[in-house]
Amino acid sequence: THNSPSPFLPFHNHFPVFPSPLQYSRATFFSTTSIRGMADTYLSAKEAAEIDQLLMGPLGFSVDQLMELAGLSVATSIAEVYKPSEYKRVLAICGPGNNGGDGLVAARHLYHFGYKPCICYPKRTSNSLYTGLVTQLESLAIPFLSVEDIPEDLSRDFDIVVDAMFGFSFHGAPRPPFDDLIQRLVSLNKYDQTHQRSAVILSVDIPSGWHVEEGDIDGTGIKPDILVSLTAPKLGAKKFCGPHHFLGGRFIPPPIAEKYNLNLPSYPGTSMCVRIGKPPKIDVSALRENYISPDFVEDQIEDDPIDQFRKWFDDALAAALHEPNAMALSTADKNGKPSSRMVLLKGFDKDGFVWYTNYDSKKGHEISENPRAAILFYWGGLNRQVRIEGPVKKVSNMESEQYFHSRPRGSQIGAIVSKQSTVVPGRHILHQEYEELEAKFSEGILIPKPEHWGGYRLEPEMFEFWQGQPSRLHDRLQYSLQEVDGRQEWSVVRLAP
Ligand SMILES: NC(=O)C1=CN([C@@H]2O[C@H](COP(=O)(O)OP(=O)(O)OC[C@H]3O[C@@H](n4cnc5c(N)ncnc54)[C@H](OP(=O)(O)O)[C@@H]3O)[C@@H](O)[C@H]2O)[C@H](O)CC1
Ligand SMILES: Cc1cc2nc3c(=O)[nH]c(=O)nc-3n(C[C@H](O)[C@H](O)[C@H](O)COP(=O)(O)O)c2cc1C
Ligand SMILES: Cc1ncc(COP(=O)(O)O)c(C=O)c1O
Ligand SMILES: [K+]
Repeated sequence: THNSPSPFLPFHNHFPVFPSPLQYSRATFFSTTSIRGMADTYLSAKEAAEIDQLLMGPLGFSVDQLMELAGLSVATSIAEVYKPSEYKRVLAICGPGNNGGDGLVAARHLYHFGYKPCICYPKRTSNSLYTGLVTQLESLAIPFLSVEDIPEDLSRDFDIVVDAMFGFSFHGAPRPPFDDLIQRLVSLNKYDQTHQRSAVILSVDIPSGWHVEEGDIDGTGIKPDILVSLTAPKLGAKKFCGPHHFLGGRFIPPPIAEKYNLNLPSYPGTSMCVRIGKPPKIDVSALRENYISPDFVEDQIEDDPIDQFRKWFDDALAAALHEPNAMALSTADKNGKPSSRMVLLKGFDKDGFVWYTNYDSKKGHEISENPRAAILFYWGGLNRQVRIEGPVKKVSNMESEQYFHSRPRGSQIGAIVSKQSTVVPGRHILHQEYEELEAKFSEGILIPKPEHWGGYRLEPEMFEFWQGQPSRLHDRLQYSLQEVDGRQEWSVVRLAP
């Protein structure tokens, strides 16, 4: 393997790593093996082929399995950068070997992700693995186009072109018809005269036509927008300077990583790909999403906003969103100066919305001076936001006691240690106190709830349910309390987006 100073910079890994009993379990999602500044690894063509042989020999894999995972990595990398709402039409150009197979598999996954793939597969293989992949694609009615069928200017018909012609076994100069296909990718200019967007190019493992180890030798080759390196980047990938470099092929067992000294970033969560290389240069002003959501209209909603909230909260749970109970809490001091922070919702019913905290914290002081608050949920994966406003009261001491003792012991001790929102001279002070208290409250001994720790309950006077819709014409249904015949009743209005 070849180590070079250019670092892997996976997005998710910029995290301080400290071994500690306080460490959140989630921290295990973040790599400890590859952080900023550590050397990374590039494979020669020979090493890449050797790893393939080891995986499919002594390590018990079949080529179908590896190809399936490689193709899935390619499809998920595309989905991370180019949403099907904007980049729907995909052309996968597949070569005669396994790189082409990865392209066929990726096209199938892309179909299921909501893209509209087409295939150009001019040199078919009679091997049953490949005929099976073709049959699977045909059963999805995915069109196969001949070289003659595809337009000279690929941008006319496609938003994304997957270059799955050649991988690490490419050698020499490309032979027909791939020479011509490669030239069509080369001539995809970023913008044509009408300033229409040009199709983006994704290369699987190695940009086809590039020397596997030397890269784009004379600078006249394909310039992909995304490169998905499989297993580990090949030496030629050092020459890649496009905006998006991903690693895929989440199947490398430790014996291979050790033998080849692979210094690879860990994949975040359940992801099949991880971004490597420099973070993309992004024009922040151009960052936006066009929301598409199901209808949210007056005759579908619940009369009681708590019931409506429960429905949406259940949807957020079902969608497996991360921390659906996390909410932004805004308070203000006696002069009206506002402040916000996240807290975790710990219960809701007709009496209100409950969270727990330190009563001596900044928020605690503000609530005592000005006992009103606003809470906000943003469920991005569902294009939804809920705003709730109203007066705030402390929950009963009994309720706080009960909740406090339901927490993990570490968090109970943490609540004693933390004089929340005061200045701490250094992290070590927190750890020192933590360790002392941990020794004092050995297993079985009740950890007393600090006086100043407990819950608040917001009693809603206003709810707004927001759902994103195309062209910024979102749904906003606002519930507020109105007096009807001496009784408080919820009434609903629609607000302009
Ligand atoms: N462990 C992994 O990372 C995995 C990677 N996978 C993918 O597999 C490719 C490597 O696949 P392989 O089948 O070894 O080779 P290629 O797809 O790169 O290409 C071989 C075919 O291409 C022909 N070839 C070679 N050079 C030329 C040329 N100049 N012009 C035209 N055709 C060419 C070659 O024919 P020959 O007659 O020259 O032998 C082959 O037909 C890797 O890059 C990954 O994408 C696996 O999917 C999973 C495991
Ligand atoms: C997702 C998330 C959940 C949080 N939940 C709580 C919580 O339930 N209670 C709490 O006191 N702080 C929680 N915090 C920390 C607060 O955001 C904040 O840092 C702390 O309460 C001090 O705020 P203050 O100085 O404005 O009082 C959470 C932070 C995050 C990011
Ligand atoms: C300081 C603080 N207190 C309380 C909580 C709520 O945690 P729990 O679910 O353990 O009550 C959090 C959550 O992040 C927190 O950071
Ligand atoms: K390729």
